[in-house]
Amino acid sequence: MKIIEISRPLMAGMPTWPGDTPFHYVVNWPKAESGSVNVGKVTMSIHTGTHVDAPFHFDDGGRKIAELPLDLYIGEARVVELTGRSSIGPEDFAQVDLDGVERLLLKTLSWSDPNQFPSTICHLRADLPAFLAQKGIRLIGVDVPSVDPLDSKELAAHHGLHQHDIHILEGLLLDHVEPGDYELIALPLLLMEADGSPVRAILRRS
Ligand SMILES: Nc1ccccc1C(=O)C[C@H](N)C(=O)O
Ligand SMILES: [Zn+2]
Ligand SMILES: [Zn+2]
Repeated sequence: MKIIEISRPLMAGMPTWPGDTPFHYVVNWPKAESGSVNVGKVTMSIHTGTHVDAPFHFDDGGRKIAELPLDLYIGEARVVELTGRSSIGPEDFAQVDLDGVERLLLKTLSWSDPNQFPSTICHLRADLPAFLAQKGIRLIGVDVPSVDPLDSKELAAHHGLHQHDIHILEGLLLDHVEPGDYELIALPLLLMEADGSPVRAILRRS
């Protein structure tokens, strides 16, 4: 079975949300000092690279990452390519078959330089969540750092998706992925208090 990597590499200098904690890894307790092992330490914002949002990220009363069902993040997923747009709404799915799809991954290609935080991205319009929910979708994945415009404070897409019980996976790397059906594995860490989690996201095709 072929494994396709769709995670962004976590490394020094990688783009992070403006003003947020940069990614940092250090061998904090080197073998020469500990006597037996190199021991690393990571500092990062949870919303770095490929990650899932918990509702608590944008809703003080929302569920935290450890409270979300894991089956969201493992199972059949459809990759749909919708490029050349500044936003995506129900109309954009006129030619797209979403029958039986629970996990939808959108390849927008709107984050062109992976080494820099984008200045604009393709976002989801406010009427999309109801449409996706009616199709039976429970997880939406995007290849950009947010489902909303980068300067949005209302976060209409985040809230709308949440109201319709659709969970959010952000920062995928889908440039090299052909549209179609795959098995997705993108498990969050069991971070008991957290507003989200980095994930190792892969696709498998049998
Ligand atoms: N880290 C931030 C700092 C300030 C303002 C927003 C963010 C975000 O992370 C929002 C984005 N939609 C996200 O969930 O990753
Ligand atoms: Zn996030
Ligand atoms: Zn988000």
